[in-house]
Parts: sequence; C-alpha cells; structure tokens
Amino acid sequence: MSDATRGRTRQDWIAAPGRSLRGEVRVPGDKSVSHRAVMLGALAEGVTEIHGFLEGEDTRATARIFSQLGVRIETPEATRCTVHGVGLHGLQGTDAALDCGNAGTGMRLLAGVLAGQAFDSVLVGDASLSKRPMRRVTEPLATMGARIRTGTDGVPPLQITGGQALHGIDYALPVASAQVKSAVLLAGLYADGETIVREPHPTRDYTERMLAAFGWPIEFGPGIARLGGGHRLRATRVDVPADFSSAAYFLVAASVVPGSELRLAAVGMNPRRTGLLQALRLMGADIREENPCDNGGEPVADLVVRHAPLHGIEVPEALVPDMIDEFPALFVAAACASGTTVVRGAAELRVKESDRIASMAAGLRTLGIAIRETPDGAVIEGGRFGGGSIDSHGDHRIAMSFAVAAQLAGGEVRINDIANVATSFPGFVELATGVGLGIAAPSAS
Ligand SMILES: O=C(O)C1=C[C@@H](OP(=O)(O)O)[C@@H](O)[C@H](O)C1
Ligand SMILES: C=C(OP(=O)(O)O)C(=O)O
Repeated sequence: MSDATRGRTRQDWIAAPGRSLRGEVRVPGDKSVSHRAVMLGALAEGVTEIHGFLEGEDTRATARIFSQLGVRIETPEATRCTVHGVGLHGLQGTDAALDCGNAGTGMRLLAGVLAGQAFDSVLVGDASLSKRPMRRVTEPLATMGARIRTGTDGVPPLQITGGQALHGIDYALPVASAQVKSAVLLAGLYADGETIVREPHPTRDYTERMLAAFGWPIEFGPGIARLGGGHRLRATRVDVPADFSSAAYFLVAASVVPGSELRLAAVGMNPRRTGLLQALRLMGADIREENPCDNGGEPVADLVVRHAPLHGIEVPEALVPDMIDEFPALFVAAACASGTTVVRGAAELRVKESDRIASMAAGLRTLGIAIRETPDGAVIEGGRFGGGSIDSHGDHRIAMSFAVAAQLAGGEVRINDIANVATSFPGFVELATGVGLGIAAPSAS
C-alpha cells in the first residue's frame, strides 16, 4: 500500500443545509494539466515554470516521483512549481518503489514514460488505486515492446523492466480514455517510428497540446493523435487553468440551492471537459459564461450560476467522455430535479477511485432517493433528501457530491472517509463554507 495513505486518520464531514450561495470562488488548478506539466517539464531540456499548479496529493505524488528520479523540483509558492528538466534520457533509476498514491492518471501516464527508460522501476498506489485496471495500458505498451508485469488480475503494482527497444504502433483504443491515449503517446516519444492513437470518442487532449507547446512535432485532431520518436522537448511556461471538475460541485450547488448566485472565476473551458455544463443546461440550469479568454493556449471563462428549477433528462451519450468525472455531481443534480434522469454509456464510472455508480446509488438511497443502477449508468428519480450516514468509499468526488446534496437535506448528513478530497481539491471546505455551504470542519473519527 501507498506510504501516502498508510496509517492516515479517517476523517468525516457533517454536512447540513447552509445558506444561499453568494460571492465568487476561484477553484484550484487543473489536475490533468498539472500532472502532465510536471512530467513534460521533467523530460524537457531547460527550466519549466508552472503557474496555477494544483497542490493536491495526486499531483504532489507525481512531482515526488520525478524528484526520486533525479529531477530538481521547487515550489517557491503553493501554486507555482519550477521543474529543472533533465532531458528525455536524463532520468535516474531508483530501487525505491514509486508511489502514485490515489492517482490513476499518475500511474498510467508514468507507465508510458517509464517503459522507455534504461532502468527498471516499480509503480505502486494506495488501496483504491491498487484495485484499478492497468492492462488497458500495459497491453498496448507491450505491443510497443515494453515489459511490464502487473499484479494478479491486471492491477498494480506495475513492475517495469527498462532497456527495451520500443517501436511505434497504430492503436485503436477499445475504451475512450485520455489516460491510455497519453500512456501510448508518451511511450511513443521513446519509440522508433510513428505512434498513432485512434479514439472511439474524442477525450481530453492535454497531452497532445502540451507536447506541441514543448516543441514536439505532433499532429492531432478530435479522435486521433500521431507523433514520431526521437525529438526533444524544450522547457516552456505552463499556465494551468482552474479545474472544471472542481468547479462542478459549485455549479450544481448554486443551481439547486434557492436564492443562489455565484461567480466561478477563470474556469478551464476545454470542450473535452465541459459536458456537465451542457447537461445542466439541458436540465434547465442558468449558467452564463463571461470574460472568455485564452490562458496559455487553454480557453477559460468566468461562470455565473443562478438557482433555477431543474428537470430530469436523458443524458446524451455523446457527452459522457466530456463529463466523465462529473457524474457524481450530475447524479446529485438529477436527484434534486423534477422527473427522471437516465444515464447510459458510462460503464467506465465503475473503475474510478470507487465504483461511482454503486457508491452514488447507495448514498442517494440512504438519503431517500429512488435510483436504479444499470450496468452502464442509472435511472434517478428526483425527490427530497433526508439525512443519513454516507460512505464515500474514500472517493473524493463522492464525498464532495454528497456535501452538495446535504445542502437540501431534511437532516444532518454524515459523510465518511473524506481525506481523499485533498487529492484533487485541497481547501474545499474553506472555499465551500465561505460561499454558503453548510459543512462542519473535518473531525477525526
Ligand atoms: O487523462 C486524464 O488526466 C484523466 C482522464 C480520465 O480518465 P480515463 O482516461 O480513465 O477516462 C479522468 O477520469 C481522470 O480523472 C483524468
Ligand atoms: C478518475 C479520477 O482521477 P484518476 O483516474 O487520476 O485517479 C478523478 O479525479 O475523478
């Protein structure tokens, strides 16, 4: 198990209705972009300055791993990170296991990077990550010539044998996954010939955009990316936008709590991330985009959200990859809406930090909501929440989603095991209570 979580005190939240949400919130930096900025900064030549870095546990784990591999990384301020790149072939091996903590993104992308190194390495994770499927990356990487052993049933740890000659592949992803796409592309940096990745649905394209920003020749468009090996990465400045996935809790909370009007400042609006915005608008949400601008190549905008009555919808399946991490928040919106909401085509939710369909269904049922699970989604009937005790299953997104649900609850909601909120959203309670949510400060249990 991961050192990051071994022996950690379990913490709970007590959440209950607060007041209408008012004011302005600036959520922390994007987790996906922060992981990639450290990785490419480490492999680049020169010094990469990362502004708006997410100081969460997932991204700190990635930074710690590159420090173990000989990369000097400084954090002169909490959200600034200076990475002294060692070049594509400058990492140094270590006998110690590399601990990705709770981060699927960290482990899967690192598998691609480490498959191309001259040294052996071992990737481990916490109890949740240690149950997540890794064959989705080890199989295409093996086709490229990598040697990676997984634990039984294809889960971590990953034992990577270095010194393998990699070659490019033309790979059609069986599932829409930016992590698998990125692992193959990152291994492609070390491969002979061309690496092509084709996606069944377009997914977030941060790896492709950032490789281009670091000067690596790459062609990409929706659903396809193509690069050759043997070039160099050149250090650059990375501006990390605020994480749309963290903004999601406030979009839902302000939509459902009467009297709310909230501004979310400078949120990352990459279209491969904003599916929830479209889904909420289909449900009747009142969300305006203001001050759109470009932040280091990524679109950002202020989002102004006002309370509005929501109604159930059939969530268009085409939106699923663009809101894959926002379903726990969407389930809460659906439970607050009039009528029925149907989610389909989202089986990937079952292999996240927890089985998010099962975790949300159990928690919503505890609060008195009628929900039927299906293999790839759920049918949710809008209703009234009571109080109760919710198991977050150590999953940050489940914990934060139920903190939002509690704002409409008829009784107190106890949310168990919330420590992992720090993986993606350090300071959530302070920010949320500052604009009106009722969440008692974590207490040890
Ligand atoms: O590439 C990324 O940064 C991510 C991709 C998604 O995972 P999948 O690739 O498994 O869909 C997402 O759920 C995760 O939070 C971050
Ligand atoms: C799925 C998530 O992250 P990861 O896969 O990196 O653990 C998430 O943050 O919701």
